[in-house]
Amino acid sequence: MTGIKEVKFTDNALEVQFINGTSITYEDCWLRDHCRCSTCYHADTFQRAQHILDIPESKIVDVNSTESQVVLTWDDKHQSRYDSDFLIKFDYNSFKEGQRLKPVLWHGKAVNKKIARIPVEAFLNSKEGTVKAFQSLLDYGVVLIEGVPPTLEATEKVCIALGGVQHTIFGGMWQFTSKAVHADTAYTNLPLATHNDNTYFTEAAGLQILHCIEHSEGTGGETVLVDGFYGASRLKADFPQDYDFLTTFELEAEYIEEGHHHKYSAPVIQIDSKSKDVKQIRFNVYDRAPMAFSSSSECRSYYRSLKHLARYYQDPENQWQFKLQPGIVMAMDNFRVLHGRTGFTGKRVLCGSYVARSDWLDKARSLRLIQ
Ligand SMILES: C[N+](C)(C)CCCC[C@H](N)C(=O)O
Ligand SMILES: O=C(O)CCC(=O)C(=O)O
Ligand SMILES: [Fe+2]
Repeated sequence: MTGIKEVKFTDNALEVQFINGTSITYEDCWLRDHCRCSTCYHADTFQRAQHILDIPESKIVDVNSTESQVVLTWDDKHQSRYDSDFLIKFDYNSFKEGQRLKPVLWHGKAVNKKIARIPVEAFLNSKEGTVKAFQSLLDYGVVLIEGVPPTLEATEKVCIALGGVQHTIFGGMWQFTSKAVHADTAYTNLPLATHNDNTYFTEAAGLQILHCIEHSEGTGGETVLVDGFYGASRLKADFPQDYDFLTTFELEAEYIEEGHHHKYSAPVIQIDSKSKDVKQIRFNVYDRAPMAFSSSSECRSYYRSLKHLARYYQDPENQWQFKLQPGIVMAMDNFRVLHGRTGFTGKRVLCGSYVARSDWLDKARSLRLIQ
């Protein structure tokens, strides 16, 4: 906690110098909007109490400050108090920095020793277990919950604790084999190259949770994971022009089956406009929709940049391949980590669900792992 050293007030702004050397200028419109008195703010609901059009356009007429707070008097006689701990939060650079997620990029099977593997009891019933699971999702985009009975019901408990089951055209909790109940290669025994799910939804699933509850009389069916952010970082370094293309060009994806036609266009690599950090990867070579291009150069860029990116995702050196066993529930960040599987024989049954990104980040934020 740092206190206030000095306060200067100009015509329409307040400059606060803090003891730790930070200096922040607050505009009067911001200060009036952030008044925390009971007329302006509902402290019990953490909501503003006034419509933006009802906040008076007022001027500061008097300033009083101590080390721990600033008291302002406005030209309509309203008084506002601000604690120094509140004010210091709005230093732009530290504010933005605090909001950045800090994924730890990985490539290859060594990540297998980094990610958390948490006994289901610890995950469901202890704060320490829950924190470890979400921290692993934030850092590596993968977590394994172990010792889960190989049933849909036991898997559902894990999905709920990870943020809640997200309903889509595939259902809420799903259980699937190689029998095609949906028009999609996931419901076959064919190999699937690493991809993100739901590139054709306006909002792709946040997490995908998979539990292989049975694989009898057969081989193959190994899971393949690759860090989409790592591939994007390599593309940026090796082929900056392709990186620029994939962060701006809106690629169309679609999903078609009887009674459904989902379609969405978005860049394959989505970046945060301020930090330039990668926010999301939407990479699925199968679900690309046929497209028309504005020029031959745009068409050629599409193929060149996608192939360059795909090479990192297909490189076995970058992938982690393993066999999911009954009892192990895998959750991965579908905005970041790509998943695939090798072809298989025999009876292979998977269950799991999606979790919306908003819902798992809500859990992580409530645990104070992110801001
Ligand atoms: C079986 N399960 C519901 C998990 C997935 C089905 C969705 C597969 C689709 N091709 C995609 O990549 O989004
Ligand atoms: O069969 C698997 O392991 C995963 C299939 C898949 O890509 C999916 O269900 O989204
Ligand atoms: Fe998938």
